[in-house]
Amino acid sequence: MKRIAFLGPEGTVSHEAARYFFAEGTHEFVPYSLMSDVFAATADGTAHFGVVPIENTIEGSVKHHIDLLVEETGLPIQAEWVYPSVQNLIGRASAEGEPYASVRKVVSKDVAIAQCHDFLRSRLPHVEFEYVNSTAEGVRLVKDSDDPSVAAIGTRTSAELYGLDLLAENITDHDNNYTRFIVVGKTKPDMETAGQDKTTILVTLPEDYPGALHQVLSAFAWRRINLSKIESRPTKKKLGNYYFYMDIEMSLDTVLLPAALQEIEAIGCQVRILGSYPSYGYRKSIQGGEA
Ligand SMILES: O=C(O)C(=O)C[C@]1(C(=O)O)C=C[C@@H](O)C=C1
Repeated sequence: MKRIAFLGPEGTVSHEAARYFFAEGTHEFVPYSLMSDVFAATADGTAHFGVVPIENTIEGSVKHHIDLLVEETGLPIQAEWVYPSVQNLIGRASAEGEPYASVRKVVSKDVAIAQCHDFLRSRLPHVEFEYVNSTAEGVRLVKDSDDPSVAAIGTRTSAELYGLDLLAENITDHDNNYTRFIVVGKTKPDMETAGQDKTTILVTLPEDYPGALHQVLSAFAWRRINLSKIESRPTKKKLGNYYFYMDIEMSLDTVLLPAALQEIEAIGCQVRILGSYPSYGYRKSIQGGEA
């Protein structure tokens, strides 16, 4: 049995996504309360793989998780896939009127609340928010509170697990709300090959080199290497100092990419490779954890 660490408790989007990607029979899914614990457990060998939500259609990059990936453990990215984040309002349905007429407080993860901004503003304009570490933690709190005026935003799985009602279904602002997940670990997961390979790097520019970013981008451009993402994050060492997080649609095994990286290093950039891995996209055929 391979152990898969995910942001718990059971019923989070991460839990659903982990069960979608890794086959149930041969994997044990282990919940952790914090993303930093997911990384730590994978680094110290308690878990074989850690599941990390990294980017969302509505909210963009999960910046805190990028920072953990870069700063905490040095674990490489071993694969990525996409999973739909379907959020629902979960609580205790009131006996009459709208099922969520009595809701005064909504508990959830910041990302999930942001994904449902339009629904909350139009249907529950005066509610108070409480932020917790995951969607399912919010659902569990609602279950424990016995208070019908408190609701959570979370998955259908979590509503079923904690025995609560779906007060409103699929409440995200856009229907195509997907999350890109990566898996970190010391080894590669045992999977079929993917249609696309990716490499993720971190580039720190030299301080005294005007036009360095332009040079970096042109090293990729003239080789016709596609970058699917570029994002700057603060180095946290000095105000105004940033590194660039880049997703490249190419394996490190191809000749072109190492040559581009050498060219970038030659102008004084520091390049760190965060992983070169298969990208599975949205594997519709295995939805429901049949991997
Ligand atoms: O709280 C959860 O359910 C999670 O799995 C975490 C998380 C995230 O932080 O990005 C994952 C995907 C969802 O879009 C919302 C929340």
